[in-house]
Amino acid sequence: MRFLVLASESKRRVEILKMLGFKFFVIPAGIEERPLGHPVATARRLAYWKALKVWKDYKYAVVLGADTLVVVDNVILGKPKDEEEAKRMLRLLSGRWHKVVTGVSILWQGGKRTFHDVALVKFRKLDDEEIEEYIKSGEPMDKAGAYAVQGKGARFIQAIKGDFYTVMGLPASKTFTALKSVL
Ligand SMILES: Cc1cn([C@H]2C[C@H](O)[C@@H](COP(=O)(O)OP(=O)(O)OP(=O)(O)O)O2)c(=O)[nH]c1=O
Repeated sequence: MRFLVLASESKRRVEILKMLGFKFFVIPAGIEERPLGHPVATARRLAYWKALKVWKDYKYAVVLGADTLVVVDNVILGKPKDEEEAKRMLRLLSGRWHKVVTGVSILWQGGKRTFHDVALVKFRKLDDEEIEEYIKSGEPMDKAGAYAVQGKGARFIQAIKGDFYTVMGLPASKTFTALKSVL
């Protein structure tokens, strides 16, 4: 039985992986994130880099890295740098559908698997007052697209097509299947 390492500082990913019944260690990769062209390629590559950075120090482990980004009008929204950027992001998402892409990469001695999942999310129309109130809660600052579907951001969500957990940071069903075949 190989041991599993989650190369992520995201509490949401810890929660999802626990919920799926896995036992694991958490060792964040601390990778600097930046857009690398196409959203799917970016999410997959960042997930791979995160897993690789940690795997180099834990070569006997199975290491999982992931990256989540929000895409609207083909523009990638990562985590907002400040409150102004969070406001711009939420205004952009107001009243429309957007994509959430999560890339996942699993590395072990002798193999690797990288995959991604896309979910579609529809926001209701938001006014500036509620955007500001939400930003004041502090919740948007460490989330791609400046919202948390699993938190206070739920108040903005009209519909989701796809895996809810992909929006939260880790596609639950695809990750479960992939890890079961490796561990
Ligand atoms: C859209 C959305 C994102 N998020 C979170 C998931 C991710 O933690 C974060 C996107 O940033 P990521 O760069 O994917 O992850 P991270 O920096 O939190 O952790 P690490 O790089 O160490 O793995 O946004 C939510 O929690 N809810 C949401 O609805």
